[in-house]
Amino acid sequence: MAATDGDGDADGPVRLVVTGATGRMGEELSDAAGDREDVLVVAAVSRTPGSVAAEAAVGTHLDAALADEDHVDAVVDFTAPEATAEYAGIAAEHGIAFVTGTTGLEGHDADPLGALDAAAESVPVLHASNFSRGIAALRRAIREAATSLPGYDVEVTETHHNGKRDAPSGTALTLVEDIEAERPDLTERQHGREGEAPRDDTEIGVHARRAGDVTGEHEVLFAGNRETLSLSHSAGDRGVFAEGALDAAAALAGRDAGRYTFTDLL
Ligand SMILES: NC(=O)C1=CN([C@@H]2O[C@H](COP(=O)(O)OP(=O)(O)OC[C@H]3O[C@@H](n4cnc5c(N)ncnc54)[C@H](OP(=O)(O)O)[C@@H]3O)[C@@H](O)[C@H]2O)C=CC1
Ligand SMILES: O=C(O)C1=N[C@H](C(=O)O)C[C@H](O)C1
Repeated sequence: MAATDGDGDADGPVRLVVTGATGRMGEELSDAAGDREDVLVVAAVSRTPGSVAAEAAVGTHLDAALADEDHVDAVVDFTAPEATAEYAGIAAEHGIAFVTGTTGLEGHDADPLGALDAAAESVPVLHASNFSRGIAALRRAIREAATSLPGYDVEVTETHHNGKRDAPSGTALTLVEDIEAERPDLTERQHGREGEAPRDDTEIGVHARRAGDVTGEHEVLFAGNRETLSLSHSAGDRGVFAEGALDAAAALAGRDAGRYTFTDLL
């Protein structure tokens, strides 16, 4: 069923379908939505339903879930690149806004970035590699530092739990893009170092660590010859991502078709 112009006000809560519902983020989204008045998870989709922590319909197919519900305002997706590519197309076919936090989209065989662009021709689409407000602030600080410290070496390091599939993290790649936009002299991404590997002036170092249950940490180090500046963010739990994604979904529903960023809606 097509989306309403739901905005969480006069018509009641913004009605959401969550994909990847049995995943770490899917469960977090349902928990966070349960504590809010402005959003309601009406259906939870996962290819292996298991025990979904939502007072919602549970199914294995997004297409069927969208057809079954009276109305849906947005799909919120935290899955995997191939699933995101498929789900973006299904949301667009149903005329429903699509919010995704899935990372590892760049260069994937399923062309999820192309699928998001195609969906955005008919519905509002928002992809963010990180839905925490702290990372949004870090991005602003990093751009300022990158312009203020010309010629400084830059190294980006991220740490995540041992269940993460993609490396480096989507957030780390976003931070690298932000730095590259301010520092066109940094043309090489150096992913780790091994053996004889002297540093080149054109490098941004990018380092990924995987350990235990770390939710997500990002650090950007700017180093000159006599000083260093380190800017970092640590997520305490996945609730910060879930709250940001729900805020984004509530703000995106009812907007014109097109691509949106998290910062557009903050
Ligand atoms: N933007 C942000 O703020 C954040 C982004 N993320 C990103 O979100 C994504 C999910 O993270 P997380 O919840 O930790 O991952 P999990 O592995 O815990 O969950 C992934 C979910 O997606 C489902 N899934 C995986 N592959 C497919 C597929 N091919 N078709 C359908 N469903 C599929 C899984 O189902 P099944 O159980 O059957 O495998 C599971 O329900 C990652 O890309 C991660 O980097 C994570 C946190 C914050
Ligand atoms: O997989 C995760 O957990 C996270 N993924 C995102 C990323 O790749 O940047 C965001 C966050 O750091 C947690």
